Amino acid sequence: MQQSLFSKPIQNLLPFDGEAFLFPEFISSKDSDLFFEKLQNNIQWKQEPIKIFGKEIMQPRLTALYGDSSIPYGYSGIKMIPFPFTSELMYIRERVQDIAQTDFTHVLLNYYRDGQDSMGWHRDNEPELGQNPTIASVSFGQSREFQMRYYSDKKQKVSCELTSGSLLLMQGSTQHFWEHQIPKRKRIHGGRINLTFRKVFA
Ligand SMILES: O=C(O)CCC(=O)C(=O)O
Ligand SMILES: [Fe+2]
Repeated sequence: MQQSLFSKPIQNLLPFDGEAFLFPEFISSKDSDLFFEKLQNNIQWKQEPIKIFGKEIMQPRLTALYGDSSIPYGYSGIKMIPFPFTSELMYIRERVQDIAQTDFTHVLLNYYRDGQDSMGWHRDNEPELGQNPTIASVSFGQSREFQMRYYSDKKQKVSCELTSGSLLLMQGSTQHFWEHQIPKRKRIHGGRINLTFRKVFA
């Protein structure tokens, strides 16, 4: 990670067994509003089914996958074929790569239409992400709470607010030991778009 770009030292949100760094003002609020609009209109959003315990259910949010190559990527029993990177996604990727000091091949996008949309507990630990993946997560629009909990002692919890324009970097052994989720929130009506940049090994 590129510490010198930031004046304040960056604190690890996790107490042990992983690293999660939050950059709340990664993208200015003016640019974040523009990105939200563009992504809302120009991304090929779809509601896709996933398999949970052998049963097919629709995901409670819209998703899309973009990538450099046609290497497919998927989770929970679905394989997605990426669309080629758009100019907005390339711009954001460049900025993220500067801080993360890694290259990303794919970006998985999630559109939470309101507080009823969510993502359940999981780890980003698909084998094609490698041993200790760096995941760079950029958020636009409505803030949502991002919760993490220790996989083998689920009482150990950490959470933070992912505000518009923020970047969350998860790296090191995080995906082995910590799960994460975006819980439903009844009283939230605004939409949120999240981008998670990943390096997918063929
Ligand atoms: O929406 C978020 O902040 C989390 C997204 C996420 O965990 C994922 O795409 O794997
Ligand atoms: Fe995730």
